[in-house]
Amino acid sequence: MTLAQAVQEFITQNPLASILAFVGLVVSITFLQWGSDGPPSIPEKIPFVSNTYLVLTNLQEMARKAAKYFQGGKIVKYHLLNKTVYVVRGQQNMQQLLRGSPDLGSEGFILDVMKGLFAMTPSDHAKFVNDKSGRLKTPNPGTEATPVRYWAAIHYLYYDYLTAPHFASALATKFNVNFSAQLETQPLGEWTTVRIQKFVHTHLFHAAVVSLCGPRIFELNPDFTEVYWEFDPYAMMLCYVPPRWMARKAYQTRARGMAAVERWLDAAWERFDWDDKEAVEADWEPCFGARFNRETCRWMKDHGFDKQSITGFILGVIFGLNGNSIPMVTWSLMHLLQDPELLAAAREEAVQVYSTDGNGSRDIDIVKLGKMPILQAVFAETLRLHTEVTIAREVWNPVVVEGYKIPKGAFIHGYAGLAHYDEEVWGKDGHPADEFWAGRHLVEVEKDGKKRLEFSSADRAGNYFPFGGGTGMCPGRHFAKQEILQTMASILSRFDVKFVEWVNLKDGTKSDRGPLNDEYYGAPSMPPDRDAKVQWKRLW
Ligand code: HEM
Repeated sequence: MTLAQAVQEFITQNPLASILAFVGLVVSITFLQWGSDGPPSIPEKIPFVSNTYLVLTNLQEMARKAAKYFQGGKIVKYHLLNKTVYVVRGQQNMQQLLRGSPDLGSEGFILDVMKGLFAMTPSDHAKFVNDKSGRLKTPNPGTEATPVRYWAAIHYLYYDYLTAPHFASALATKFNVNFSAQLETQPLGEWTTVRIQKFVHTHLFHAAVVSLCGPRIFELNPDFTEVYWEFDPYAMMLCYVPPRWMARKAYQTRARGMAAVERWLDAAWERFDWDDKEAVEADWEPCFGARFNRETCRWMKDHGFDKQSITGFILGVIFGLNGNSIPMVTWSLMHLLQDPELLAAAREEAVQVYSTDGNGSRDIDIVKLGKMPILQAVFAETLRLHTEVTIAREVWNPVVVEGYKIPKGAFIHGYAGLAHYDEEVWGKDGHPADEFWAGRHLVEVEKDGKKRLEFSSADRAGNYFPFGGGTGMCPGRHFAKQEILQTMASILSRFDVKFVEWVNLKDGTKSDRGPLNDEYYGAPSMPPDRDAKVQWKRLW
């Protein structure tokens, strides 16, 4: 029996003793590095456990808890597993974190994501641990001789095939075709009753996944939609690599998700013809789907990555794609349905972005859509209120923040839950920061004697970061914006919609209240904890 097997057997037979042993270990490790100096601490009922548990299960509550202990300052500290975390707030501190610095690394958190979410094998994980050359084209000073620059390679795969305008638009165009086909499953000219969140979980999910991975993932896994939504609530928790006893369901659902993706990956390798030049150069083809997937899988295979690591990586990207955009689409539709005036203004814009060719076929103008002020304001306000993002940086060299020396190895965190709800920044014209008000992102301008509204993103630096920031900023952000705007525009222009009532997620029964952020979800996007029952009629 190996040592690992012996430990596993002991844990299975003595779960309570194992928990106590683990807590004791964390306490000892942390005491060794914890001095009495420094900023105020966030207290906890069970030392070294309660705050960690709160971060894993309800990050927004952790942000609210942190807010109580700043004692008028802008920095507090606590323990997250065996790490010391300094939470900062305020525009200047956030700008410093987002801008990045040679003393702060964003790779530490991503290494955990690779381990916990992507289930990367230890030897593949070590490739990133050992590469100190950074993500950018120019290697960090002193690392010029690094033989393979894994961080930079992944960064530029993201940048070249996901973020770059050509590929973001190619994905958006594919999504438009796929989502239109999904909308056409709804009867034409007939009133029907649907639940918004349930609808997007099925139909938008299908359209987005086919755009990224091709249709075969559903053919090989007819239950892929259910498998994914069982895994989705645990994905963020896995990014913190919780011990298995704390997060059994998270690891089980990840295993099911990976098994489904592995079937797809095997079929893609088997069927794709690498000698077919046209397919190799295509923005999209049915085996791997989007070029981003094809290039990433090929690069990982060529660099000796295990199939498990490639599978986990693709499952992680599927989470990036859906775990964030789908809740944001749901919330934006819900907010529109609650405000008839805003709904009418948004619908007016939505109708304008479609043109007909005379044969009755309609085409969306993606560029025009991206400039519509009301739809953009709804998008921006939805992301402000419903994303809980942590900007996490590892301290590589001691830094001074708010007069405190932060030691090497500690982490500095900034929470959107503090910045996006800051009353001083966002409270305006009788609209408190916690209220949905699209007007926050609109300004009235006068041109040629005519007044009109324009979208404004002023005053955002350090106060608004739904997509994170710096070199690690979300590579899917341009596609995400197009996907969310397109979904709003296509539903508003193609359907007459009437809100019926709020319902409970589990059984669709009437709820006695409207939706709130499901804070237990993890992050970055928090879905609504209720659904909206609506009646709608497809017009075309
Ligand atoms: C409203 C929708 C979205 C939100 C709010 C969002 C937010 C985020 C945030 C906060 C991060 C971490 C950034 C950081 O560490 O500073 C991230 C990373 C990431 N996102 Fe998004 N995202 C969205 C949509 C998407 C879409 C549509 C895709 C894929 C097509 C995507 C793919 C990714 C990937 C692959 C990463 C990891 C990047 C890395 O490892 O460096 N996201 N996203």
